[in-house]
Amino acid sequence: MNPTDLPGSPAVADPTAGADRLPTQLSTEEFRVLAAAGVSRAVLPGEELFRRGEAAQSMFLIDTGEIRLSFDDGLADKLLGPGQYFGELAVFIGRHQRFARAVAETPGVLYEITQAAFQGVIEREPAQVARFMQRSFAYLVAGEHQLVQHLKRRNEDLMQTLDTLRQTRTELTVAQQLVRTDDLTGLANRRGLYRFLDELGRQNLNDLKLALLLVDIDHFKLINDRSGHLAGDAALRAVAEEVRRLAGPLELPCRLGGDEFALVLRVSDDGELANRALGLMSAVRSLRLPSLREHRLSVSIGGAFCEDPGGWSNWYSQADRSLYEAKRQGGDHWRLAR
Ligand SMILES: Nc1nc2c(ncn2[C@@H]2O[C@H](COP(=O)(O)OP(=O)(O)OP(=O)(O)O)[C@@H](O)[C@H]2O)c(=O)[nH]1
Repeated sequence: MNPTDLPGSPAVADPTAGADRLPTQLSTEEFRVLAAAGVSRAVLPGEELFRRGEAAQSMFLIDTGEIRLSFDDGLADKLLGPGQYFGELAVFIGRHQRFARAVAETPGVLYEITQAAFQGVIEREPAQVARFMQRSFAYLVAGEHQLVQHLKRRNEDLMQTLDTLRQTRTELTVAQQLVRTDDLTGLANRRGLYRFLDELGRQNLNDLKLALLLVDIDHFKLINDRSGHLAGDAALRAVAEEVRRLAGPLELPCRLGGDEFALVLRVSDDGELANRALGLMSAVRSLRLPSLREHRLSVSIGGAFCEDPGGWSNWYSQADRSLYEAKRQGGDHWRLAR
């Protein structure tokens, strides 16, 4: 059957005018010449004509029915109808791997043309075949261009998605940091401390001992009462800075709340722990904050070694008892739990 005889099929008014044809639509004359070289074959819906990657050996003309070409890489399927052709590279360039999968969408009739048969057509009808090939190549080049554009667009989409992911990850990291950080001083807060303690279990101490210092500002309430809350905040920030300065890279300075700070340290013995506590007390004593007027800042410190298997709450209560004793001495003192 001739494609132009089909009701509703794209009519080919003038076989020589290519402009009003679909790119893969044959003129009546082309269809006649090519079909004459092919073998007619009936197909049923779902019948596969070739698979992607399969060695190509022949091209097909559609006499009746519809064929679906499916590509990978997210390209849209193509539905071809009567008077159209597909798989032509097989006869142009010989054996190659199919780019698409071709499956019958409806019952229909096709003409299958082998490369040898196509060679015969070239010899018999060179002018017809030249026009047909010229159009096919132009269509293939346009298709290639479309594919490149499509891949570029996909690449852009991918880059944008990656960027969004990166941004989300950064925002998450910032959010996690904020959750573990004390707003006023920028030191770790209690949550940050617990997280640090969780991770400590996996670290090697290299013959050092883990120790906890609890640091409390003496008579802090007086600062708030006499100089105001802002002056109190400034004092907290200044002491926090000294606490931070005392901590090494694998140690944690933090503010537990109010005027109470904690330091998790790695020391070799009691002597080193005492030196570091005394160093902090001396640094705080030297602070001069204009907003505090005559008030001299000092801290009391309670220390404990974290050897007890009882864990954090045990270490904390030992250090807290020592802190209480230091406070009882009138402040500006330090005690180590025995
Ligand atoms: N400015 C300021 N004050 C705070 C903040 N958090 C807690 N405070 C105040 O800190 C004060 C702590 O008081 P106390 O626990 O009695 O401590 P203290 O006056 O240092 O007493 P001793 O520890 O016995 O020397 C309270 O008055 C709280 O209101 C804060 O973020 N900023």
